[in-house]
Amino acid sequence: MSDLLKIENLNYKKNNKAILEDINLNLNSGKIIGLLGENGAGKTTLMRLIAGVNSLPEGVITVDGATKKSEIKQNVSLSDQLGGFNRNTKIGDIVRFYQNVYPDFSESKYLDIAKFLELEDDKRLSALSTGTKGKFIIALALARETKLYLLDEPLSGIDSMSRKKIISSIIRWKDDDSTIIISDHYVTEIASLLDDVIIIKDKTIYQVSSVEAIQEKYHLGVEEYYEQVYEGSVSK
Ligand SMILES: Nc1ncnc2c1ncn2[C@@H]1O[C@H](COP(=O)(O)OP(=O)(O)OP(=O)(O)O)[C@@H](O)[C@H]1O
Repeated sequence: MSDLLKIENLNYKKNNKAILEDINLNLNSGKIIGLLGENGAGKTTLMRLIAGVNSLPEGVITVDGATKKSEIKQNVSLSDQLGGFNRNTKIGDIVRFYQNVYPDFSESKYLDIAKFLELEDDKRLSALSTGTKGKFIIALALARETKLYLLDEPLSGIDSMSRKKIISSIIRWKDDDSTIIISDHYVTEIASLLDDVIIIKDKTIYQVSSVEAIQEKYHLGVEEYYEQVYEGSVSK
């Protein structure tokens, strides 16, 4: 285990409104970490900042020793909602785009995941159901061979069968020394995956804890604990 992600004194505003304040974080490699917070808490914003998609006006983010946005971008795999692609694009063409843009994209890994998730190369984006699109997004993100994966709501709007398949693929294709940060409102479903959780509340990181420590200290599952944090009925 080594330091993989370090965030120091991050503050982020949008249209003069504070979105994230005084964010400090240190993560080791080799874990699956849940990023939890209510709607609008700033989870997507934080992921986009870590991945170098959004510019960072204040603070320092270091990923595996890199601090430059361009370097970080090449080393972090952020799940992409594919909004930048034309709806008529075939998924095989999007795979080729990923191969060209990301040197760490593994075609063989993609093909294995795509087979497991039953994705068909000649389908167009517009023809994909929400569940199939969700699976495709996960296959693209996991097919990169990198140390940090950021999966933003991978289960959102997806039926329970497809959610199970997506969760299985995360477990199956995670390398031992890579780290996955996963945000989702299906906390109970992802809870069994998680080593640690990061809870965002009131624009900042309220707590970083192992799931084990939460169970030992509060005798609660992750979802119950997280809900009680938001209700103000437990304290750290
Ligand atoms: N383009 C934007 N312009 C202004 N404010 C924005 C913009 N995008 C996000 N925000 C605000 O930033 C805050 C954090 O949003 P963000 O999407 O990061 O939260 P989230 O935790 O991912 O929420 P959700 O769980 O609903 O996806 C919210 O208050 C949102 O209204």
